[in-house]
Amino acid sequence: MSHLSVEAAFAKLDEAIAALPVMQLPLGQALNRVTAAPLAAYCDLPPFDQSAMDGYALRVADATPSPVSLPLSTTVAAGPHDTLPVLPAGHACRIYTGGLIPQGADAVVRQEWTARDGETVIIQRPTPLGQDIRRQGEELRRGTELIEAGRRLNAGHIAMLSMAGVADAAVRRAPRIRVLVSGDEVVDAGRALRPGEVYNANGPLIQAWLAQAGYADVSVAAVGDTEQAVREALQQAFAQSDLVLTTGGVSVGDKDLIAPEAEKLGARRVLWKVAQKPGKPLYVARHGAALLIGLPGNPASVLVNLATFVRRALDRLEDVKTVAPHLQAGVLASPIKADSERESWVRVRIEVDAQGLTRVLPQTHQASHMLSNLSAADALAWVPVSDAPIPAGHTVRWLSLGL
Ligand SMILES: Nc1nc2c(c(=O)[nH]1)N[C@H]1C(S)=C(S)[C@@H](COP(=O)(O)OP(=O)(O)OC[C@H]3O[C@@H](n4cnc5c(N)ncnc54)[C@H](O)[C@@H]3O)O[C@H]1N2
Ligand code: MOO
Repeated sequence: MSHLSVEAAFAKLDEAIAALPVMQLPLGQALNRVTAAPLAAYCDLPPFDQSAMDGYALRVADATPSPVSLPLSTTVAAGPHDTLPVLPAGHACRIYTGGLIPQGADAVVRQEWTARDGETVIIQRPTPLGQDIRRQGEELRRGTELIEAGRRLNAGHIAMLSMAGVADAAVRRAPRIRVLVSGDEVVDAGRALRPGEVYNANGPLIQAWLAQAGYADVSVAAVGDTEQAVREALQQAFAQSDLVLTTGGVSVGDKDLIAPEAEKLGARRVLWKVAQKPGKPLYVARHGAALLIGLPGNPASVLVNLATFVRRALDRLEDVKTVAPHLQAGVLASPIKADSERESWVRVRIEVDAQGLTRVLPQTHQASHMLSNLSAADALAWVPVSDAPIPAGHTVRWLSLGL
């Protein structure tokens, strides 16, 4: 069998991809982008000694032994100070959560452990040194690395970096993506089908999948099954984008025009045909700086190749440190039919049972022209080539569909 194994095809894909240029972005625009350099804290965290409670700042020596009454001096609310507050000896100072600890204070007593008598406060319990003070730099120091290069920024990262005063980040430029949906039989939902037509699944699938994955510079167009239409659409896409995704037209029929037209335009083939099911006639080529991934037209083939090859290509373009696919392990809840020549991607649902065991539940309707099991499936089991089915109870590897 001459088709590439999935691993061998990943390796060829990797070799063909150069990382995109680096740019500086305000952190607020960097969600889902990939860091191109480590990012370090701009300030200590906490940035100053601060109160962890609403209560009273005092000197422990003044509050020992307890109970003791202390006269109140100024109030310290959370907020900026032009001059640093000072706690006079023998006094307590009203303070709120996040308030700057006044000079001289070495503990905070929470309100619940005190009583008020006009302008004095009664401290009812013994106060340990440093109680309820969040110390400057106790979490981390200015200059501490918060995140390495090659990480895709999520909401948590954005929060963590913002808190440490990081205003912008060096990231890989987001890829510009053009999607060409080929096939004269494909029409958009919204009108009745004529004999021989099917509704467009691949265009909406790719568009929604890319949006969900955080790619905004995406355009989707239909292209007819003529040499000229395919060539013109490819030529324009190569000139305008970093990644061109096509669907359909990569098999062996006379109307399968993607590879021949791309190569007439000077594209250099990276790979064609992977021993996987579905998604076998996957075609990858390079044209100048643009990468073309020709996805086989069957909708399940598009789905699988998005979660595997496209996901990995995007990670490589953006120089992600740990590239997809991210495989996990789980126990098969029912047998899976393997293929004797191709590795299979089987749509499954992942459940964690009461004992904490990850169970992998294969779904029905697995053929490559079917998608209706996506109401239940959320992952793909990666099934090795085998003449025999994989029995229930076996551990299999799976990856999230990213939906
Ligand atoms: N003689 C052979 N025929 C086929 C082979 C083969 O090895 N030898 N491989 C089969 C496999 S596997 C696949 S996958 C398909 C892939 O073919 P293409 O990439 O050329 O895709 P098309 O023929 O254009 O379409 C396949 C199928 O998918 C439907 N389709 C296409 N686009 C859409 C869309 N946007 N939305 C919904 N459905 C779509 C199309 O109508 C076809 O039914 O080739 C096999 N044939
Ligand atoms: O590769 Mo095809 O997607 O098996 O139907």
